[in-house]
Amino acid sequence: MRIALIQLAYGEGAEESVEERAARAADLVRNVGHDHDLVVLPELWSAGGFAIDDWQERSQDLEAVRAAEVGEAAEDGAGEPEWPPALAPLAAAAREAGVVLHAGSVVERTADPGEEGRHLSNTSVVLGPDGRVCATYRKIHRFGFGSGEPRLMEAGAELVITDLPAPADALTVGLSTCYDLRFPELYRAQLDLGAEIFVVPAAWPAARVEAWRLLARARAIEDQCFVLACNTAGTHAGVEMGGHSAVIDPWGTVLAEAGTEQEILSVQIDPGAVVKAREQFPVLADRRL
Ligand SMILES: O=C(O)CCC(=O)C(=O)O
Repeated sequence: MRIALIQLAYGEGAEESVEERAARAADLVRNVGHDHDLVVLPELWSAGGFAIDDWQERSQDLEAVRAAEVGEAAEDGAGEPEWPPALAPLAAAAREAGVVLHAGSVVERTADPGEEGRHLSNTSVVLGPDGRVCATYRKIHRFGFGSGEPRLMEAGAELVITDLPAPADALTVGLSTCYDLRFPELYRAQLDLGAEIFVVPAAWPAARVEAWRLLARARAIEDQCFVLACNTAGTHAGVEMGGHSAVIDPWGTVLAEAGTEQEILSVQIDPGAVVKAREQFPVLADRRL
């Protein structure tokens, strides 16, 4: 299974509209997609991970594409859903390249408020090679200690473990986002539901990049899963991003790691490595619950 992580760099919102940035990301997906099975983008690349003041304006309405995900649009005979601007070029690029695309996360805007009265969420979106949404995940652990995400966004409430479509169907995927990485119980819960590979888009700052690198390896080792950790590059809203995206195998071996600038990692992984690692070193069988 061949995987590409796109460690996208960006600056301030005013420098690049959502449409311009989405077109730039889609070009990268198109360039690498044709000879990969799964391509991954980082967290909140269209809105800016720390650009809190831009979130509302750069938020995306996913209602139509979510309806298509569960087949309602097809049943209605409505045809192609109306894509939000951050995702429209990416859906086209996934389709052209015939690749499964984890499109990172967007600031999702909902018409109805959630339980805490907010209309925004940090939502990851996965697109199939037909360009349709095949999975979504709302970030469960919000980062900001009372400001930022906890102030403006609803917390996700659902674990998402999913079998992606071909050509990325070799491993069961667990979805999570950035700050989630600090909460090992989330990954244990995903493991217990069958996860074999964790995909973690992020906008993790340079100031704590060693924690990012260490925790990504820790999650791989303790759950004997692959980890695809796709961070952001650049400086936005005054916060320098840490880069160091990585592909890590179930032994904790780093198969590839990016530097701090925009970069694309391209890695061939052996899906059989998960079962082999769990058989050769059956540590999970020794858990005491
Ligand atoms: O946990 C951290 O240090 C960074 C988390 C973060 O930036 C995020 O979740 O957006």
